[in-house]
Amino acid sequence: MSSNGYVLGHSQYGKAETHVVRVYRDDPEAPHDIVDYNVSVALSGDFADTHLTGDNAKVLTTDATKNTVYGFTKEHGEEARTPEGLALALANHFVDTVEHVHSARITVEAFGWRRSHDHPHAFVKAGDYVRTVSVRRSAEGVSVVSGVKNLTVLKTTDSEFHGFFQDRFTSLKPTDDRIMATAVRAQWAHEGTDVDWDASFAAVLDAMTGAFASSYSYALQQTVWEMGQAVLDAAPSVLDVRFSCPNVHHFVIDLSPYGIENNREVHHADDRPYGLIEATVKRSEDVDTTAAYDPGQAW
Ligand SMILES: O=c1[nH]c(=O)c2[nH]c(=O)[nH]c2[nH]1
Repeated sequence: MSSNGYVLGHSQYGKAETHVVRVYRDDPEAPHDIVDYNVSVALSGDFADTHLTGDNAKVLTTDATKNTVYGFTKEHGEEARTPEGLALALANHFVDTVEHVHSARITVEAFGWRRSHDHPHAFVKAGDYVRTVSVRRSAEGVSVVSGVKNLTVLKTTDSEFHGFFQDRFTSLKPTDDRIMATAVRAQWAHEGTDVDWDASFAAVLDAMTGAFASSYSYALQQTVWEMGQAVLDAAPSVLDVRFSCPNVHHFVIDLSPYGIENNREVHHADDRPYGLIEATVKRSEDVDTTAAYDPGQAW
């Protein structure tokens, strides 16, 4: 495994971002359904040879992993109605049927489509968030992490920010009334797989957005904590929830040079830089879901 004393560390490979759309049209009388997934496969295992010598004898091609995604989306149609179901089927397949694969990570972005005008086969893309899933299967078992990204929420009041630490670079003015907005990226790890994935996702989303709306905020950090607690209250299978929330700053524009009063009505929505508030809320101190979350290769 080593040459010149160098050592091959963790490696993984597979086809990233296979974009698959499945139509459910089995019953000619019934309205069609669709799912729309961007599926990434990452396999780890006995693959040192291909890195060290170029011997590909054990390499299941990334092309085959892509074809498996398409094939499974058809053959495992009922499981594929949820992104968790498809990801579990794929992860189990790669580990159970390819002996060189010791662990598989399947990540899915699920794009929503809403039925258009109650039409049986016309849809409008739902752009308000992307649902995400990361499933890891290894010899130790299987873990499922559900998530959401780009869930953009905003409230026009009930948000203050003051009393913060001062140093010589602190120039921010305290405020007792501001817009608070964020594009929530959250991931939550489940205990087990006996979960109604759609119902659980809906409960988590409702809890998060409800807590954002109803909690009075003295910092986005506090609101994240409120949202996390609401998620754990609403979804019994969730062990912990990890947030990464950009603080989308809204600055009140000074209109006085034009002789116009601005009573915190007109703002500049700044896209960058942004504060980034990240926190994990755990069901208890001894919850450790480290292996469930995708560390990626870039960290
Ligand atoms: O909710 C906030 N938290 C901060 O840590 C922070 N820092 C900042 O400049 N504005 C804000 N707002």
